[in-house]
Amino acid sequence: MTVSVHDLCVARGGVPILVDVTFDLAAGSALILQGPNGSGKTTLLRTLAGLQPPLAGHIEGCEDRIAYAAHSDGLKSMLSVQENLRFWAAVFGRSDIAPALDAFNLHDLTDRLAGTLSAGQKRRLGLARLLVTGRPIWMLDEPTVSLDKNAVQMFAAAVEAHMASGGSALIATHIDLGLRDAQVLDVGQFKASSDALAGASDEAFL
Ligand SMILES: Nc1ncnc2c1ncn2[C@@H]1O[C@H](COP(=O)(O)OP(=O)(O)OP(=O)(O)O)[C@@H](O)[C@H]1O
Repeated sequence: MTVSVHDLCVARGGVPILVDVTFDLAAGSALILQGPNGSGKTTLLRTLAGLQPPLAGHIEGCEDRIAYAAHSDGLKSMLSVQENLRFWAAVFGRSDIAPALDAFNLHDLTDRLAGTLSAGQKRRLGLARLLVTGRPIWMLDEPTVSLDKNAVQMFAAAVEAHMASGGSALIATHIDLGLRDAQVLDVGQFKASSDALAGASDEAFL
């Protein structure tokens, strides 16, 4: 099923950041979100993932189908690697964590507390959570932060395997992941004309 976004307007603090955002993300495809710092990639992903409402426009094909990975790894530090994955699998009504351990080479770390992992190991575990969700649409915000070259390749292979099985991915990243057949969406083309963000915030706690 294709994700279709039409004339979407996304905002922070009530101020439009991107307007008239329109694109399709077909099953089995990947779209790389590009744009300079502060251009609105995170705001767009948060809106598509349902974490904040759009100001206008239409989003189709996302309901209960998205696995969202933000800047934070979202790990439970006092649970082990395998306990973290089992927890997330259970949240999505699933139990098989072996493919996730395989994809991110986590077998040697299964009994380690997540809080004791290195930054790159935490990121690998955070990304491994995507596989246990069973969700077909991955929305990822700077997924390769802290990853070494080898781990970036692991991640790219996981995305390509996901695409090959009919999944899709929308990825905000500043690096070239080397994904075959990925398209690029430059958010700069949707930049709102207003630049009135100073002081505005929609967060209760920063
Ligand atoms: N909580 C917030 N409240 C108000 N404005 C915010 C908030 N978070 C981000 N912004 C502003 O919204 C705009 C878009 O930010 P966003 O995080 O979406 O950009 P980005 O393209 O993801 O940037 P980066 O590449 O640095 O991660 C920026 O001007 C930013 O300063």
